[in-house]
Amino acid sequence: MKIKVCGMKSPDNIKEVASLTPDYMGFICYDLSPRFIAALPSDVLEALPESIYKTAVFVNESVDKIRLLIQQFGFNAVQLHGNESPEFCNALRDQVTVFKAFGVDDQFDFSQLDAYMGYVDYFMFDTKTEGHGGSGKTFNWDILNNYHGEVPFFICGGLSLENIEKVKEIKHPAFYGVDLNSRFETEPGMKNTQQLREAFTLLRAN
Ligand SMILES: O=C(O)c1ccccc1N[C@@H]1O[C@H](COP(=O)(O)O)[C@@H](O)[C@H]1O
Repeated sequence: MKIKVCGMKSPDNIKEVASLTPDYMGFICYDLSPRFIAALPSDVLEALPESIYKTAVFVNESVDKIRLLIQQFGFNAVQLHGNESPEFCNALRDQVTVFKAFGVDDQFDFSQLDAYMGYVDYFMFDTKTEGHGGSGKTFNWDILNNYHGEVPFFICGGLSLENIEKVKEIKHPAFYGVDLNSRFETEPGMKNTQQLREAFTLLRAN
């Protein structure tokens, strides 16, 4: 199972978390988030091992700004948490891996994903809230049984040490990874490395 750690902010914390070898590391480029990273530390990002995919998270950002940041900071992936269209997502795939996030609740209609098939690399199923992400809340994972598409997905939203074992029980054929964020923090943007280490051990155990 792939592991993404999101919402990194401080250079030292980035290095500590990198030592756990996540598959993806996320940086929030959305200025209304408490995890917004105003000044991306280019030297720290450059020094990250190539095996860690640097992922920039956006909410309804312009394609020009996204392309600029990809170029400036060498992002390998983008995670889109707004109302980005399939065409918008597809336009970025010449440069990076594209994750498209959707807020999921009990009424979520998976047929809306059909239009994105072939236009994104991964879906991210997050908890539907008033905001765009980082809520720390889980959704009812049983609803994932209604997803019959082939695009692999990550589960996000409120993952924590309390529910990580349960997430591992999900046997959906397209379930590809998890995204760990606010429930592994000492403050917004500052990850608890010890808690993450425990989670990595649980997730990587057979
Ligand atoms: O973390 C944020 O502040 C954030 C803001 C705007 C868009 C996405 C954001 N984070 C993403 O939200 C999900 C769920 O996070 P949590 O585990 O519930 O805290 C995750 O994919 C983050 O990458």
